[in-house]
Amino acid sequence: MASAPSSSAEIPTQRIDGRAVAEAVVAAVGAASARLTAETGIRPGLAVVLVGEDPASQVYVGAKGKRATALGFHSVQHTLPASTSEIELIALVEALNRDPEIHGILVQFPLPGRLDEARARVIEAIAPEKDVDGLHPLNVGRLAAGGEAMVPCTPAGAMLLIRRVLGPDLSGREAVVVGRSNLVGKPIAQLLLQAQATVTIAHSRTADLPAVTRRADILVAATGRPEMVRGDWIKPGAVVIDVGINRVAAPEKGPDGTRLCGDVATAEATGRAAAITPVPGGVGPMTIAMLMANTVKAAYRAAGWPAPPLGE
Ligand SMILES: Nc1nc2c(c(=O)[nH]1)N[C@@H](CN(C=O)c1ccc(C(=O)N[C@@H](CCC(=O)O)C(=O)O)cc1)CN2
Repeated sequence: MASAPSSSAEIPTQRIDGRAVAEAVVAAVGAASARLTAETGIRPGLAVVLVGEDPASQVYVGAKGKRATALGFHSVQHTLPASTSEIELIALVEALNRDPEIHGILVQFPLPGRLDEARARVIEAIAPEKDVDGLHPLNVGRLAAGGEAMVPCTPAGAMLLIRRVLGPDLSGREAVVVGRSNLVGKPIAQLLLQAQATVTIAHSRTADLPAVTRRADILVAATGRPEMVRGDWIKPGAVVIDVGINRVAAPEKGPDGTRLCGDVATAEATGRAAAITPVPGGVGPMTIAMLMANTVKAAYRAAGWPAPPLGE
């Protein structure tokens, strides 16, 4: 294992191209899907449920449907008003559980207002074998126990990017995950552990966070706080995975101008990290690619076939 440089000399920083890796995953998904359909007549089916009118969620859900359709999936979108009750949402999920043409169900987050408090009950209503978000407690438990689980899309995609840079065996590497969400922080910590890394989960209450992140050979930032991780929080030579997608004001683009940025101050990290995922174009595109991969895997299992390896 190459040891990280200890001096403060400029390090050439590789930008990890998430769009290119996502395209490779989608190509493998397309081939696996075509094989299943040719031999069994089964088309992978994905249902995405959007509640309310959050503009970013509308974009993401639209992109998921477009990808699924382009891959020849049976793709359905259910758009419900923000006033939808927990009972109505769970009734829809249960109907999708019973639908044999649907292999994957995803309820887009965040849910609006009070409904967000019902998030855990909504997730638990999804049949575990159709839970392509990997958030049902059965999948969470299987992932923690090292069994065959549906893995949440963003962490699964981020791990693929890490493997592209460092290979599959992270023995001897120290990984620090900043953020402890069920969607990203906790599952990526499990995946890093499975790959033999030594893992710390840090968060807003961690004492001296910069000192903790400076230990990381692999630093995953999933804080939801724009550019929170500064350049001097990064160990020289580290691989930095920026999971944040934040829209911030960009007055240089005019009075209403905005831009996307991650949870890492990329300009400061450049010349210090060995590799970093850009925002946009890093982890984000992997999220939708891995959703397609999870849907095909679910369809294979429903057909009684073993799930194919897709980019892993
Ligand atoms: N049920 C879920 N809800 C949400 C998830 C999820 O995995 N499951 N993740 C996020 C949103 N998300 C997918 O749902 C998502 C976020 C970002 C991207 C992406 O490709 N981002 C681009 C930039 C896009 C832009 O211009 O805004 C990038 O980073 O290059 C895809 C999917 C929250 N909700």
